[in-house]
This record gives sequence, structure tokens and C-alpha cells, in this order.
Amino acid sequence: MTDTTDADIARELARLAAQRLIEIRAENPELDGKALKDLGDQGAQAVLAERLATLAPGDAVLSEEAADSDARLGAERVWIIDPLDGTREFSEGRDDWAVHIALQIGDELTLGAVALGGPDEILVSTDAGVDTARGAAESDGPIRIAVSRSRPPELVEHVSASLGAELVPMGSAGVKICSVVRGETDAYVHGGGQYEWDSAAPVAVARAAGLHTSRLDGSDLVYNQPNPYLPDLVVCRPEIRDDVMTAIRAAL
Ligand SMILES: Nc1ncnc2c1ncn2[C@@H]1O[C@H](COP(=O)(O)O)[C@@H](OP(=O)(O)O)[C@H]1O
Ligand SMILES: [Mg+2]
Repeated sequence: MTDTTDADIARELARLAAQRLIEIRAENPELDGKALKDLGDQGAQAVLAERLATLAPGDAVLSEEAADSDARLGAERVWIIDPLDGTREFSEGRDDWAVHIALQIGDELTLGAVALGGPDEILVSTDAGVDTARGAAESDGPIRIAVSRSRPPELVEHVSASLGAELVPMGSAGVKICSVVRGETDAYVHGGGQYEWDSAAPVAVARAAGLHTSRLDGSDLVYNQPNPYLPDLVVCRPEIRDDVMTAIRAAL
């Protein structure tokens, strides 16, 4: 199977799940809070599980919404998926949520597709143009750091203060990483907890766009590990990497 075909599968999976999520919200106007979160998580997971079984039979899957299995550790091909990232924002009727579809082959995160707030806006790491998207929206003002709107890590306040940066709150790790890809922000800094599915797909897109991606200590983000807990990361424009990493070191 070629990368192109895998990218087509990833895009299609992201599109179908995002479409389903839009339908779920429209069909259940009386629901809010936990009930809508659960319906969204389960509905998107069901679509993805069904389509993966058809489009990529034999591949292993690591999903936020499915039981984990050791089988993925010995598998050559592993789809790392978050059927609904930004669950809280989805349940509040906002559009800062995403569907994450990544493919790990062997030791390598080979591609990612991220649907942003619905089926019409999908970033795929293999698309021409991903690498030039951020150029259009460069800013001369202060560095803009995307940060969780519901639980901003304290560390980011320190990083922001030492860089003289502006914080831009939004939901979903995928939305935040893609905001850097699209030049709407300059960095995403996160610490304190997250899992592989929260970052794999958008990190693949960010790498394809030429952005810096790493753990807060500068080490590589590594996927398909026995424990999928991957609690911190930084994604930023390469031009500001040294300043951002210096500020993070001082804040840790
Ligand atoms: N401290 C933490 N521990 C575990 N997961 C966290 C976390 N902070 C953020 N996340 C996860 O990262 C995603 C983005 O969060 P945020 O919008 O606050 O930045 C959310 O994924 P889900 O919506 O898939 O649960 C959230 O659960
Ligand atoms: Mg998530």
C-alpha cells in the first residue's frame, strides 16, 4: 500500500467522522454536557472502527475510545486516532474540535489527517501546500501562543511572560497545533497531561509544515509506546524555536 493510498484513507476517515459528529449535534439539540460528549465520542468511534475494518483490515488501532491491546506493539502499521478531540467544545456547540487520524509504520509517524470542526476543513500531512500555509499569516506583533481554554497549564503563563507573548485560548490539541500550521498562532505549549491520540495526527501535519515539534525537554515525540501517556509537547515556528525552548527550560 502506498503513502498516497494511506493518506486518502486518513482523509476519508477524518471526513466521515467529522460529518457524523455534525449530524449527531444537529439530531440531538436537547442534549448538552456529558450526554452529548458521550454520544459524540461513541458515534465517531463507531464510524471509524467500521471504516478501518473495511479500508485497512489487519492494521492495528490505538484509539482514545476503544480498549487498548498489546497487539499494536508488535504491529507494523498502527492507526492512532482520536475520534473527537475537544470534546468539551463540541458539547458546547463550538467549532474548536477536531478528528485526528494518524498512521504509524514501524518506528515512524508517517502521516496525519485532522478534520477541523466539521468535514469541510481537513489538513493532511501529505497535501501540497501544508508546508506553505503558515507563511501567509505571519505576524509582526508579539509571539502568539495557543493554550487550552479550559485548563491552561501554569507553565505556559511563565513561558508567555518571559517571551512577552500573547496567549490565545482555544479548545482541542488538534485545533491548537493546526493554528500554528495555518499561521494563526506561532506556538502551542502544553504540559501536565495528554495521550498519544491527542497529538499524533496534528504533529504529523506540523512536521510536514516544517514546524518544530518536541517534548518540553527537547526530546522527540515518540508514538506507539506501551503506555500511550504523552503528557507534554511544544509545536512552534522554527524561527522562534530557540527562544521558546529557552523560555520553557527556565519555566520547568
Ligand atoms: N492534563 C491533562 N490530562 C489529560 N488529558 C489532557 C490534559 N490536558 C488536556 N488534555 C486532553 O487534550 C485535549 C485538548 O485539551 P484542551 O482543549 O484542554 O487543550 C483533550 O482531549 P479530548 O477532548 O479528546 O478529551 C484533553 O482531554
Ligand atoms: Mg483528545
